[in-house]
Amino acid sequence: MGKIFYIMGKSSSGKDTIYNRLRTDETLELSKLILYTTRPMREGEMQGREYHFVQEERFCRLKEDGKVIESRTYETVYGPWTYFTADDGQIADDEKNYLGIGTLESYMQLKNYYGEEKICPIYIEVEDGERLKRAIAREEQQKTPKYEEMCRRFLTDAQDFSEEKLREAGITKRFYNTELENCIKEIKNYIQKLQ
Ligand SMILES: Nc1ncnc2c1ncn2[C@@H]1O[C@H](COP(=O)(O)OP(=O)(O)OP(=O)(O)O)[C@@H](O)[C@H]1O
Repeated sequence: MGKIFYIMGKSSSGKDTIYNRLRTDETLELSKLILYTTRPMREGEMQGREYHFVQEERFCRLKEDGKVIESRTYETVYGPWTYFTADDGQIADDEKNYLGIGTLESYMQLKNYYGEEKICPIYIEVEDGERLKRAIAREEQQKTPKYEEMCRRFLTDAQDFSEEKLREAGITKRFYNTELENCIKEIKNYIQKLQ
């Protein structure tokens, strides 16, 4: 049976960086599990690569059709942003291995939907001070840095990824993204063992 390898971690822990490296690693042969979001595209992002960027109306229609596996809405300083996973036939090929990225909550919903044997968590961790420095550095690169939103996420993450919630979700293994190449190597070993 194919697996879904699901990357999680707080903001600026390096999820996107690691995801993109694993996704383009041909030795792993991982198909993309793309989530949906109603948030606007960030600079450097591409439609259908990081997310399917959709309007609110599309989310409502998929929900009405019973195709939304999980969803969460954040009240941001720019209005509500919804992130969701839709059963749009992506996982139809049961033998393939998939790579996904999301939150702890979406991981739990997917685990309920597809079963525990199907979904393997990859939890990325970075020491808070270092993570905040990386978040600021990343924001500085943007044309219009959104420091307020960055701070909001930093605080929300502390709750969303609390030790209690990690325990409840059954996350026992952590991949420390202190040095990127080492972290990627460890994750690759883990994936290859489970494939
Ligand atoms: N090991 C590392 N050492 C130094 N910088 C890193 C490392 N890993 C990632 N970064 C940098 O940290 C920043 C945050 O990484 P990234 O955008 O991948 O995080 P993320 O977890 O996807 O964040 P978000 O959830 O907010 O989108 C980026 O600028 C990235 O280049």
